Amino acid sequence: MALLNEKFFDSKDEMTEHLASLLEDTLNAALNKDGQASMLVSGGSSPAPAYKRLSNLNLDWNKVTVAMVDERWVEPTHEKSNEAFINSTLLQNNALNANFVTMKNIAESAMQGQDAVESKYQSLKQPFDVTILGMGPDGHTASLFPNADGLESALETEQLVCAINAIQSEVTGSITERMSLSLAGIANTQHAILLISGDAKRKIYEEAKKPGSELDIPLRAVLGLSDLNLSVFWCP
Ligand SMILES: O=C(O)[C@H](O)[C@@H](O)[C@H](O)[C@H](O)COP(=O)(O)O
Repeated sequence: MALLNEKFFDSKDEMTEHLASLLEDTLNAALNKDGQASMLVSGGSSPAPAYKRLSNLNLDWNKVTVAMVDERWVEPTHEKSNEAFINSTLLQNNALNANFVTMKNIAESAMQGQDAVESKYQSLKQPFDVTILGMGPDGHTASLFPNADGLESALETEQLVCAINAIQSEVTGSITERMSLSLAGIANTQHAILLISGDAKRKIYEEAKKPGSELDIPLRAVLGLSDLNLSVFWCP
C-alpha cells in the first residue's frame, strides 16, 4: 500500500488553498535544493483553481519544467486537449516562463508516438518532484482506464509513458486514444497528490483501497505502490 496522507476538506476553496500552498512549498524546496523542479500535471476541474493561483507566484519559473500526466491524442487546438487546458490555467502570468513538455506529437497514433514521448520524458528531472493526479467515477487515474487496450502493459512496463485506447464510455467521451504516464511513471515521483471530489468518487476511492482487480479499478494499482508518498485530497 502507498504511504497515504488523506485530507478531507469542507470545501473546494479550502482544498485549493491547501493544494496551491503545498505546490508552492514543493517547487521552492526543489529549486533551493536542486536548482530545478519538475511538476507533472493532470487536467480536470479539481486542480484548475490551484493552477491559476500558482501562475501568479514569483518563482524561478524558467527552472521549472511542467509536463503532462496524460493527454488525448488530439491537436493542442482541440477543445478537449489537456495541453490547451494547462496552457490556459497554469502557464499564464509569471508561469509563462516555465518549460512545458507535452505529449501529443506529429505521429498519427498514440502508439506510434509513444517512443518519442518516452525519450522526452526520460530527459525530465527524475524522480519528478510532484505529480498531480485526478480520478474519474470509473476509477481511472491519469489515462489508466478500466480494461483499456494497453492497460496491462501500462501496469507492467518500466517505461514512463504508455499509449492507451480506452473503452468508450460516458467518462471517456468520443476520444479514447490517449497517452499516459504508466504505473512506473506515476511511481517515479517524490510526492503524488490525488484529487477527488464528491461522494460518488469517494466511494470508488474506498473501493480501490480494498483488494481486487487493478484492471477494473486502475486506481487500485496506484494505491498499491508500496513506496509511493501519496497525499489524497477530497472535497465535496
Ligand atoms: O484527461 C481527462 O480525462 C481528465 O483530466 C480526467 O482524467 C480528470 O483528471 C478526472 O476525470 C478528474 O476530473 P475532476 O478533476 O474534474 O474531478
